[in-house]
Amino acid sequence: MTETPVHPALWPAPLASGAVDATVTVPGSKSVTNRGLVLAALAAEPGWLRRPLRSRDTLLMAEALRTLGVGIEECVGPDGSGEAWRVIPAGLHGPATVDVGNAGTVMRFLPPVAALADGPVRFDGDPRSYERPLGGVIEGLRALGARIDDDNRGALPMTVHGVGALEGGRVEIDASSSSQFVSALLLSAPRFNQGVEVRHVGSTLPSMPHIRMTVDMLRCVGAQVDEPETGGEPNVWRVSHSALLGRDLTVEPDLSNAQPFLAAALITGGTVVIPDWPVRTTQPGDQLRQIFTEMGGTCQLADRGLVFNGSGRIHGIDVDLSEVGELTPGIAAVAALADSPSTLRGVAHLRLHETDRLAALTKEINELGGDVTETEDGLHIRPRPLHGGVFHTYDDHRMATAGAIIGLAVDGVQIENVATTAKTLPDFPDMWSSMLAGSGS
Ligand SMILES: O=C(O)C1=C[C@@H](OP(=O)(O)O)[C@@H](O)[C@H](O)C1
Ligand SMILES: C=C(OP(=O)(O)O)C(=O)O
Repeated sequence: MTETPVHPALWPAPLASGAVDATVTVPGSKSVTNRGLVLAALAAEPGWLRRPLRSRDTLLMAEALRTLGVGIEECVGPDGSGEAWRVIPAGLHGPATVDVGNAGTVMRFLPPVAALADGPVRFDGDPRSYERPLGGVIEGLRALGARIDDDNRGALPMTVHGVGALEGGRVEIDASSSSQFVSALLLSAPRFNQGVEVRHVGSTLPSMPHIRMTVDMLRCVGAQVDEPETGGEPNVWRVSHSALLGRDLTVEPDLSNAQPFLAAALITGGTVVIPDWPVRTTQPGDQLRQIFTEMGGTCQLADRGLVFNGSGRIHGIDVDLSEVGELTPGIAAVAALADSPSTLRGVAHLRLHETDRLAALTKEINELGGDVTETEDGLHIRPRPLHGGVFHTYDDHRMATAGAIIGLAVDGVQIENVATTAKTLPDFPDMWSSMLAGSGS
């Protein structure tokens, strides 16, 4: 397997010299791109994915699907504009080896696809991928008829022994450690002989907007889905067996990756415009409009995009982030600079994200002079004057952007391995500099 890229260099996080005033064009959503790729690969006809995110997580997904036999061509759309991927479905073949890196979407969404391949598919990835939960996918697939060798018992590395088809049917899983277990089983379900009925039996279920995104995107390609929010049974999703359409999908900007730029407006009392902010979306990042307003900003959706203004004041917040866990590092960074304490709740599962995000945020903010304590399911943050120092990132893109947010207001913050932002936002350092120069990107 490929080694995790090592970039030991320290990146001096730029200090803001005044209020930012920039327009920042944010690349496509990781979650939409990787769902779009899987659904297009499973369709009965070719499709287009326009403005896909090109980052480590999405390139790993594209490469894995190519390895299984799917055609993914780089091209310009029929209207002559914009980069796109043309996805040409084909028979799924093993033997194959999939490198998941540390991408939750790849390690969870692809094993069900591999169960449809006609040979063994080996899954491996970064060391951290061995520690991230996968049991719900493995046990779920076994119950639906798949044979899986998981040497590491419920985690990577593992081999899915595809036989060209999967029976499907009813399955109970505990998805309290990751919503991606549910999304994974639903995304491939139209291709299971009996479709699927997934019943979540755990105590909590994080990241509901991401499950809504899965349901929405399935319906967009013609799948029939019954789900709790449109009158179905609580915690039960059903997807019927059916052929999927090849669609022409334009990927929305990644609203979670818009977070550091919105935070910059909030912290500096400036203005940041994010073009193409969708009016209607299932992305959890849309909740930033409300969260960052509560923390002191104002925003409006205009023709030129989301216009977000800081007021010069940053307020603490008491908030349940269980639906939007991936926003936690950025919110914690802003909260560390606020005028009152914050309590971030509902995110115990972040201990099993790219790194243990609750421990990492606590340690790194406290090493800059902060006062953060971990709670059972989140963080308590009491703002204190911070000082410069090295902000370690633990191969976590959102730790790097969280450090950059703090660095706007605190002189001398140095981000270790800022290149880890390549997981979802490879151009982050340049975009950050352009924003601060006022030109945007
Ligand atoms: O399905 C998705 O695209 C995602 C679901 C969430 O995962 P968890 O439910 O594991 O938090 C989220 O944190 C991750 O960044 C992307
Ligand atoms: C949790 C995240 O990613 P993954 O898809 O690897 O779970 C994230 O991007 O914040």
